[in-house]
Amino acid sequence: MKKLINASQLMKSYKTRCVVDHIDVDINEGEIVALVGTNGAGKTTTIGMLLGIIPQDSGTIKYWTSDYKKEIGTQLQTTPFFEGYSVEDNLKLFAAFYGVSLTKMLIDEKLAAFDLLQVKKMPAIKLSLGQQKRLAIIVTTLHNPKLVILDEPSAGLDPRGQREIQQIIKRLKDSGVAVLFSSHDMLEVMNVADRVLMMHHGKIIANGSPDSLMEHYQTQNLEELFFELTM
Ligand SMILES: Nc1ncnc2c1ncn2[C@@H]1O[C@H](COP(=O)(O)OP(=O)(O)OP(=O)(O)O)[C@@H](O)[C@H]1O
Repeated sequence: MKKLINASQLMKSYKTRCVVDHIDVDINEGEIVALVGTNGAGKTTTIGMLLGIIPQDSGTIKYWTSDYKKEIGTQLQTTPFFEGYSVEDNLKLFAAFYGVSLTKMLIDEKLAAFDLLQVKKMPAIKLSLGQQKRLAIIVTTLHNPKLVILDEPSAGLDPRGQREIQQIIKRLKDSGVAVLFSSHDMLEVMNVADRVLMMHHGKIIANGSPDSLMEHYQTQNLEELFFELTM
């Protein structure tokens, strides 16, 4: 399998506190990887380093392409939509930012696929949280990236909103896009992820498919595994 990201011995400290402690992270083409862990485990910092936003103190990150910043789609915990602009106009502005031309038809197609066509003319910042999260994911995919990185994409959503995000992640995979997402919801991770990276105190404490991890640690589900490994 082709590796999109191959990060080795990544380390980050703030002052004297090591928050990411010499971790290895691989992302393969077309796979869905869930980054899970306790609050403060270092997930967002890890994502920031993989995106080139946070410089690592040591370690190396190899990407499949030299132009990786253009080829990765990102949705961080909050997406800053342009205030006063409609959903449609926000998409046009982000597309212009990415250098992508969006026809009216394509905008409608994308909005329809994410169940947002009916709010096309609404100011983006007035959308419900679930709608904003879906719009944010459209933004991440405007430039047809090979890898999408989502930081807690379903946080704060009701079960239906969560399920919609899970379906979107699966659809991205079906279209050949690899996804790295962080989550605190172990059921969601079970439903969606091909592989789980579990972090605790800056270290990766488990790495494998949900089934292989549950078998290895003899647990019934991922939540049980999480409690066992993060005690
Ligand atoms: N800029 C910063 N300066 C100092 N400490 C920081 C900074 N950014 C993060 N940290 C600390 O690094 C640790 C890891 O933070 P990080 O946000 O990566 O964790 P996380 O796993 O994403 O947590 P959560 O699940 O709560 O979002 C935390 O203790 C946090 O307080």
